[in-house]
Amino acid sequence: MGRLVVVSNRIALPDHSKNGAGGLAVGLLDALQEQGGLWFGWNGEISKITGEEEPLQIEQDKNITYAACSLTQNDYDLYYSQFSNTVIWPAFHYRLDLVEYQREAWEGYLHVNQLLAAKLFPLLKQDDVVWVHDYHLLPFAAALREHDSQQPIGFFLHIPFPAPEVLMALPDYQEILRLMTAYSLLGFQTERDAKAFVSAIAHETELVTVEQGVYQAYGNTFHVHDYPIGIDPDSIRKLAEGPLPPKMQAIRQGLGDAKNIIACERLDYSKGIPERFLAYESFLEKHPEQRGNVRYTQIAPTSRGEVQAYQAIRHQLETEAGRINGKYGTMSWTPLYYLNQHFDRRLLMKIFRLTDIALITPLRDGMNLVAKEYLAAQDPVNPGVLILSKFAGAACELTDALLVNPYDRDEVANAIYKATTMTQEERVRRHAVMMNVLSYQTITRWRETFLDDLYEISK
Ligand SMILES: O=P(O)(O)OC[C@H]1O[C@H](O[C@H]2O[C@H](CO)[C@@H](O)[C@H](O)[C@H]2O)[C@H](O)[C@@H](O)[C@@H]1O
Ligand SMILES: O=c1ccn([C@@H]2O[C@H](COP(=O)(O)OP(=O)(O)O)[C@@H](O)[C@H]2O)c(=O)[nH]1
Repeated sequence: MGRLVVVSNRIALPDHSKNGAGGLAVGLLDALQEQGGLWFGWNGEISKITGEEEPLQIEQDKNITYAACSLTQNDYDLYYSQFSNTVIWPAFHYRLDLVEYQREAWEGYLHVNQLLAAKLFPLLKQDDVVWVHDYHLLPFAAALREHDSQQPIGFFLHIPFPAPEVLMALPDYQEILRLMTAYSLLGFQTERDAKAFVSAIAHETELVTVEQGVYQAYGNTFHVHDYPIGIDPDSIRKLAEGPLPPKMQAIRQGLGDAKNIIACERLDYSKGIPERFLAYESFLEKHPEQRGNVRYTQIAPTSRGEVQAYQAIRHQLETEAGRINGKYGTMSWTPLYYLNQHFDRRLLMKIFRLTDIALITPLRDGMNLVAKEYLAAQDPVNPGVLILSKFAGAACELTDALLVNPYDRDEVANAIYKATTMTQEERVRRHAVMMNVLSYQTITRWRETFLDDLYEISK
């Protein structure tokens, strides 16, 4: 079996200093730690030297070799902030109202993909298998093939793939689809995403179905399948069970007898945080007897802070949190704790274990690893309740969560009430069913099933 080469925009460098809070880096680190290999991507830094001239930063940590490069300010703006995060991200999360399209950004996006491919190509060995990740790198295989790369190249999309009508709003969608078919295998989080991709191509060009999951279009043959990303439940359980740091002892006392609701995600409009604040308000309105008995903590570290839509949502949350606390708070009770801070993942798992309800209601989400982590962090004898948006990829597997429509304030408020009053027996039953799913569909299984398929195809 050849060496695994993973390519992603965000990589988790060993010193952790530039590592973001996202699930992609968390999931890939877990996957690579087991198998080892080369991880190539952006080091999170902006440099003044143009990409072509800058030497790669090479680091070794146990069985992973890191090859990272920085981006110039201009490349970062066009490729990451603008095209990736102001065109593809909003569109693929069904927020066409937030798309700000500029042709210059599309060209910058293609240019950085070509630049990264040119940097990776000399590092590749003949029997390597290349696995590329996420929406920043949709044209990467096509760019690598221009160097005559013969290695099998797989791709995994961590975010949703939109319905064709939504995709078609992007001026370059036909070219995007064509470039994507240069991959040998395309993996998606859910069957719904995989189907949306295939139907978008069928809508544009002649699509030949060679057999189930194998297609031909634009002169390319490619395989399409869903591979829901998972977690490592055992390692999360160990983190969650571990001793509490002294600071946490105080937090635990501070939690008191109230039912603690937790929500945690990057500060992103796709996560549905303002809608959730309003649903919580609705719950407090409908159930005045619960005031003083619940406490909602929202952890939301800043993400992509240079993008205007992210700045806007940050202001919106500050205003809303202040308004709700001003309206319902008392001298002895604060209904909502809003923490615009990044938490270390090891600490987060302990917090998850101490809380009674996880309120995870994204408007759209590729998967949502926090939902899975929350379950794995629970005490199986006395677990908390997961309230989960039906529009998160995780909802396809976690059908025993309290599934809600995040746009429906009343439904979310009712789910909060149901969660606060759920019997221990029901909590244990739901948790056990979902843990069965998570123990099977682990991060290892995700990696193995994808790579087995890719190796098989390359034969
Ligand atoms: O790299 P950033 O711009 O700081 O953003 C963080 C990551 O966010 C997205 O994560 C997605 O991947 C998760 C794991 O598969 C999935 O659970 C989640 O639903 C997705 O939103 C993004 O896709 C990554 O590329 C970013 O690194
Ligand atoms: O303050 C934070 C917030 C989130 N996370 C981690 O970031 C990941 C978020 O992944 P998810 O799939 O839920 O969403 P994404 O951010 O990738 O869209 C999870 O592993 C979280 O534990 C973290 O370490 N610290």
